[in-house]
Amino acid sequence: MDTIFALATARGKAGVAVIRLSGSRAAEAGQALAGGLPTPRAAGLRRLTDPDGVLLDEALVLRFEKGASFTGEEVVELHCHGSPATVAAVLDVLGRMPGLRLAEPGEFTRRALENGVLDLAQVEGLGDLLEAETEAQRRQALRVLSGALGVRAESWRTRLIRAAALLEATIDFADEEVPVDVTPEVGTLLDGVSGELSGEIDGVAVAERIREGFEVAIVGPPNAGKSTLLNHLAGREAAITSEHAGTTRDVIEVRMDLHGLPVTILDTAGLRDSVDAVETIGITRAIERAQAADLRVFLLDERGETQGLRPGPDDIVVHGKADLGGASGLAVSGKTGQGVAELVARITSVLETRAARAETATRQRHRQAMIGARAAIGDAQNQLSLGMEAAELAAEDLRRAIRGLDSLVGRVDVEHVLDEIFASFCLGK
Ligand SMILES: Nc1nc2c(ncn2[C@@H]2O[C@H](COP(=O)(O)OP(=O)(O)OP(=O)(O)O)[C@@H](O)[C@H]2O)c(=O)[nH]1
Ligand SMILES: [K+]
Ligand SMILES: [Mg+2]
Repeated sequence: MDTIFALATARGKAGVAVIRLSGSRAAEAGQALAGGLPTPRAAGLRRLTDPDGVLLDEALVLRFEKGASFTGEEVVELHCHGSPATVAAVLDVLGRMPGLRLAEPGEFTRRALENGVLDLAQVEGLGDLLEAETEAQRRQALRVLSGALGVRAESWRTRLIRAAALLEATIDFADEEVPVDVTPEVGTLLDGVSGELSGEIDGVAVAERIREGFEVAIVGPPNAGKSTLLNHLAGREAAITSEHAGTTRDVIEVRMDLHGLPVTILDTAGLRDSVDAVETIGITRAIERAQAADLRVFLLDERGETQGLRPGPDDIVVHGKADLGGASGLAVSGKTGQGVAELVARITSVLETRAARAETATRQRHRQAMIGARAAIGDAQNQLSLGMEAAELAAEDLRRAIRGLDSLVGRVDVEHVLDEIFASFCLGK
């Protein structure tokens, strides 16, 4: 297998740029560049030179031994000065060394997976961590990267294997008297795993929102001040505002970090019966996007009503133009900022309550695997309800459930999902 190298830090000017090498020739290559390597895991300051002895940079060099590195292979890290020219010069010299080549996107992580340093769910967690922009995303990704899903899957696996073994023991005794009735223990094991799977399955939808962002739509009658409110939240003129009713037509999206939660705020066309064809299209879009959003903020004018949409139980209803006074209940003003902090607190509170429902699984891939496993457990439970004569069939169902769960952590062949997972990784990761 080739020894690979790449810039591990972001491209561009920086204080330090880290170039990483991984593979059986990493130490040899590092030695050629640096003249000698420090002891494993200890940093050493070295002069990096090309084969003609010309100085490339003075760098901090680190070395990790095979079996004790991120990829599981021999790894060398060169912490160079972070200029594009320095990085280019070092990469150029590495590229001329025999047996070395530039890594493909995600290749370091792929090797970590192949060498068993990370399981498949951890690779997904790492991908999410590298993408994390908010605190909730960081925490969720780190939980997956630390192997929490693998730990849960292992617990389910152990209990299902135990249940299958109990059933198989019964089969062996089929012709004789069964020494103990295993039904209660098998029943408890299956109910337990199935219940935990259900919790995880329900949590995926929320975990996905944490990963991709919650959508919060601002809706209400024309001229209520929706776009002015959006601009205040965004801290910039994201949407056009004017005294003309029907100014906003397209849905305008602004991504924000609300107390650590990733949120996309949607500004929408004011809702009313319009004779203007373009405005009507805008209103249709407003209703569709608002219905699909996780939460709606109804911004009302002095008439206090909205056409075409009704608030759901979690939705937030507020009056606009608070600075003009007169409204009862929560009132906000995008113009002066009055009441906006309380509105944000209410939005955050609703979303935090939902976010708390996330468990360990974060993706549709996990959800599908768990739904399949839960269905197989359900089949086994149905077989057993007919009596222990069906123990053999039930045991087979449990083996199917175990195989389904194995795909969570990549214990079984999951080649087809790898390309998709690694597609999100960029060079040097
Ligand atoms: N006094 C006051 N005026 C406001 C406030 N918010 C908006 N306005 C004014 O009300 C008018 C309409 O504001 P917009 O933000 O365009 O209202 P909108 O709800 O987005 O309107 P449409 O996009 O047409 O549905 C503008 O003239 C704003 O300057 C506010 O909080 N207080
Ligand atoms: K307007
Ligand atoms: Mg508007």
